[in-house]
Amino acid sequence: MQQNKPTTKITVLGAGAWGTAVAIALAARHDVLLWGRNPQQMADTDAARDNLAYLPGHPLPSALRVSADFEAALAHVAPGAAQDAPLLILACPVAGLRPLLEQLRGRPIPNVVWLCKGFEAGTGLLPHQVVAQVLGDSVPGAALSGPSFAQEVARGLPCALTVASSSAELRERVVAAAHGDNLRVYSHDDLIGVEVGGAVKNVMAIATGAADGLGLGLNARAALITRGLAEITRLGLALGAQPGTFMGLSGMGDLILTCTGDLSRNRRVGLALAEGKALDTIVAELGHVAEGVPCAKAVRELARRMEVDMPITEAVASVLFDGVDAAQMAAQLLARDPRVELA
Ligand SMILES: NC(=O)c1ccc[n+]([C@@H]2O[C@H](COP(=O)([O-])OP(=O)(O)OC[C@H]3O[C@@H](n4cnc5c(N)ncnc54)[C@H](O)[C@@H]3O)[C@@H](O)[C@H]2O)c1
Ligand SMILES: O=P(O)(O)OC[C@H](O)CO
Repeated sequence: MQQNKPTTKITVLGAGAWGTAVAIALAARHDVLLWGRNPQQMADTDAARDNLAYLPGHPLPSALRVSADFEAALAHVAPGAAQDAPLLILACPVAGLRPLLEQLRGRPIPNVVWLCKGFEAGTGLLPHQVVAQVLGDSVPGAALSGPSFAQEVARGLPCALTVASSSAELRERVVAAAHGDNLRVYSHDDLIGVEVGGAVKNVMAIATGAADGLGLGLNARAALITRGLAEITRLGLALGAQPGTFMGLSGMGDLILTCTGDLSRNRRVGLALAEGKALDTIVAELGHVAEGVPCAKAVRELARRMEVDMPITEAVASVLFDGVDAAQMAAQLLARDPRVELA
């Protein structure tokens, strides 16, 4: 039986599918405010008590406050006494992280927890490195990641996540606040590994979606997932991650979910590429971010720079950006020389 836990003040910045789902889940136990940057969309969301633009069909609990007022959103989590320290959750895509952090720079803010999965385009930085660049190292932060489709979390279905931070105190705080009901939150000190797993699985989901769309079969799917995990691990180790992290929720767990679950936007990008659709059309039709698209480019650049062998990422990026078609991509991967499996 779960014990009554103290209520935490939480602001979620970013009212897309995932920010909305997390706000819905946490509002059952905490005092939560969901902020979105589009005033009309937030007014519509509040009026309907449903985020019709990003997560339709998932009613907002009556206690969940909805706002487009940035000052009110920050005032809700003004740093307070240590025992009831509030939390600021950043729920935008990786591309929006730096601009959002710039709005927070120099302001009194509580601990930040980010949900985005990817490498920043242009810089090749992981989210925690972007946070440190903009806010400095003095603000402890955490990444919350793991296999989690927004629609299922909003429905209250069971889900297990990992919170990663270099601060043990913050990890405990996030677990204390978020773990409960059907949400299980595990903690980890390997911020790099957790973020690399969450980022690169999106690229692998595009590859798997394309293979499935081409009708290459379940054997091919299993091969891509497994070799994808090898590739993710190679990059992670080169960046300083712990190897065991990739066997966990934010590694293998999220990779399996995203490569096989049709709710995945990244998998759907792959399926659409196999139909021969143009990337611009696919992205426009999706109406949501597919982080694997910018991430494929950022990871390709990073892997080349670091001399890490990432053939699946190379193949996905060549389809997305170099005009290679999906069937050619599969042929290229199959034509590679044999190698030792665990090298
Ligand atoms: N949807 C999921 O199931 C899910 C689950 C886990 C993690 N994630 C990750 O969470 C992140 C957000 O995904 P999502 O599903 O909410 O995307 P989404 O496309 O549904 O919504 C993105 C939201 O971010 C907002 N946004 C973009 N730039 C912003 C900025 N600079 N400032 C404020 N808001 C900004 C948009 O207005 C929109 O409301 C992604 O990195 C994604 O990989 C998503
Ligand atoms: O819909 P996707 O592909 O962005 O994946 C969502 C989550 O990252 C799954 O854990």
